[in-house]
Amino acid sequence: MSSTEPCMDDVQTVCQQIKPRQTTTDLSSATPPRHMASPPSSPGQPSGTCSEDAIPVVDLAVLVNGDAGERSQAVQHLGRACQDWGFFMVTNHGVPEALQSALMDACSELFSLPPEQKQEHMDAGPMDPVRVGTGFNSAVDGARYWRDYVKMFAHPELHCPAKPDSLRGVAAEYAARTRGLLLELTAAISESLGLHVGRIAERLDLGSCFQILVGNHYPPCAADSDDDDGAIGLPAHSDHGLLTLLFQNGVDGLQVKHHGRWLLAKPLPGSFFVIAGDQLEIVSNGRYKGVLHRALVDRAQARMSCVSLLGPCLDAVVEPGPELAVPPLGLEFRGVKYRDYMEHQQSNKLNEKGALDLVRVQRHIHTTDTLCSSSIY
Ligand SMILES: O=C(O)CCC(=O)C(=O)O
Ligand SMILES: [Fe+2]
Repeated sequence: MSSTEPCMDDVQTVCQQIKPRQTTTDLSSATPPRHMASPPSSPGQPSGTCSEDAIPVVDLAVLVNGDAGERSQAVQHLGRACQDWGFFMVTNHGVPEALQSALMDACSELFSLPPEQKQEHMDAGPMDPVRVGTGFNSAVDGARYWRDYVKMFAHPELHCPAKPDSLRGVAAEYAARTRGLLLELTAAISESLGLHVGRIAERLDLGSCFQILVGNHYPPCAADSDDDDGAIGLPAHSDHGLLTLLFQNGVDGLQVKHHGRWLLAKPLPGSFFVIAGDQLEIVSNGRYKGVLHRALVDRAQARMSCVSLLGPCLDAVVEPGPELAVPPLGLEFRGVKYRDYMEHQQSNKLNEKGALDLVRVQRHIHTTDTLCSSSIY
């Protein structure tokens, strides 16, 4: 980021500059429908239910330790959650709450450091292993979004800002714990597709998986805007990876698009949100969708979220398994190297599912716009 580009300390200033909204569709004052999770399952019952208006809940303890019958029901439930929502909560996941708090505290401390202590990472590009910035990609979107972030590549190798001192140890442990959890979910998702438990891991070379940790900070913003995106922390997008795990600081703001409506996600205590990403949509041949989601900014309180995203090996060419082809349509996506996909999505303005559309097989429409011709297989 050059010195003329916005930095995190400009966020409040930019927020104060937003003009009053003229329209009646005032995003920041609109109250989206609130959606609670379905009630947690009682012992011995399959994990959660999946009704029209309740975010599905997946009990990891049943997936990992349940007997064959319980596990099989939990796998089916997980499959329906991926198919109907692309979004669910996971409970009994075993990641200590103290570790989650320690990560959030370390990220919070980083955001409060004086700019000179973060400068080195504020010049970073989308494929640099540590990146600190404002908005989504200030090179293409300026400081339009009320978000500060820190992104750290966590696997195959952990990269981390030197300050605060506590960050490296906490990030290493959090990355390892959440990677294990995400790999368990991936195995169960593989089964839910009728594939061998290790099939997705094998296709995406998850032994060398990519993982990134992201800390998001959304300063409060009470101002309205005449731009629909004005009071948004992150605009509508799907994630570039396979699965994203997210927890927040008790301030709501994450919305998911479900059956054409934006729903505010309210977590069950102690749960994580899990967001299906574009690579899951590709590898499942479109059976499971990378869900559109966005982050709203609270008018009075700072919101924070911590993300752990699991992706394929950066050098894996991701394409749908041939066993998931549905005649006569066949495969819905062309193969794409994950590194190229991620670089494309991170280097451009966030445009809903625009990156995925570039690798979708066009059946009737011809387009000359491709992700990067050399990366399509
Ligand atoms: O902060 C949130 O709730 C959403 C964050 C998010 O979607 C992301 O980091 O990709
Ligand atoms: Fe996201």
